[in-house]
Amino acid sequence: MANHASTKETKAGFVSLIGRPNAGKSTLMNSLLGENIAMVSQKANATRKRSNAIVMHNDTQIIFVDTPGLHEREKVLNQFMLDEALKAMGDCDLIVYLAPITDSIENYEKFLKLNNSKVKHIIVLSKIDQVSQDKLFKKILQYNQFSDNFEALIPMAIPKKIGHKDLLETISKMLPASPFLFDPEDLTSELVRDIYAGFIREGVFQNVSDEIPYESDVLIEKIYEEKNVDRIIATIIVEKESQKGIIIGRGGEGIKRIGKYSREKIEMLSGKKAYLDLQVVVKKGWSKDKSYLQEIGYTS
Ligand SMILES: Nc1nc2c(ncn2[C@@H]2O[C@H](COP(=O)(O)OP(=O)(O)OP(=O)(O)O)[C@@H](O)[C@H]2O)c(=O)[nH]1
Repeated sequence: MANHASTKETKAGFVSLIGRPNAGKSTLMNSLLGENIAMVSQKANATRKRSNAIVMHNDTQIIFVDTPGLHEREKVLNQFMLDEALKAMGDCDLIVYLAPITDSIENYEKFLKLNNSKVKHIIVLSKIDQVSQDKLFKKILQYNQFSDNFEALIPMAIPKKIGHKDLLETISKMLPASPFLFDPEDLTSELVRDIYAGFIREGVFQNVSDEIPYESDVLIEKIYEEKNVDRIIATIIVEKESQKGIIIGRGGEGIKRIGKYSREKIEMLSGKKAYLDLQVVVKKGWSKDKSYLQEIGYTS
């Protein structure tokens, strides 16, 4: 009397990616997101407001929580990232500890001390393409002294795609049997928002002077989908009134160019016509403003 809907064995779980600056976390995430059916969701976990990057590997839904590199901003956000990363360590099914091959083993020992959660971890040694095989073996031997602590050690050369399959297979093995935790359809709409915001951000980068884009961000307020046309309402947030002026440009020329650039990209992706309603809003100190960050979903 098998219920056919539940016979397919799926797995799902939360994985946090921990590593010192420059370890290769963003590179790894981008590369995993690039080649798998992957989705990024800002609001998927409404109570924690963490970013989730979801990577599907066969019948496993791997949810990377709090993924660095998804937020590229500095200032206050960095502190949040750190706090959240520490929280994430105790609050997931698996930890991936990422260290460049040249990193001292002492950093791993520090991580072991810091990680007093009972969550299991695997080690990824990145940048193995930068050392000789001899050095790689020596380093693996050093880590092996701690083999009681970790579940697996995976050497990777991330840009060369060495080790990716091994990593995904290992993570899949370690996650619990579970139905998918995020509905792929919801995620797709989140992904679409992220991609559209990315196009508009690109439009800003392409069309205005260098210093503005770093102090601006784009928020997709609403997407009204109709059969042949999408209506998208979006806001470009800047720090200063003068930047707003530059973005809008003389007689609205700037904002028109940004709009045209991003609309064409959106239309290419959606295969439909797009109407883009772009506002520019000044929020002084937005990148340092905790309550504003909260409003747009960056903090818990
Ligand atoms: N050769 C080589 N370079 C790598 C590898 N992984 C990452 N890199 C490079 O290392 C640098 C740092 O990588 P990131 O992904 O920015 O590191 P991160 O851990 O996200 O750093 P933070 O954002 O500072 O926390 C980049 O220049 C990457 O291209 C690797 O396996 N091999």
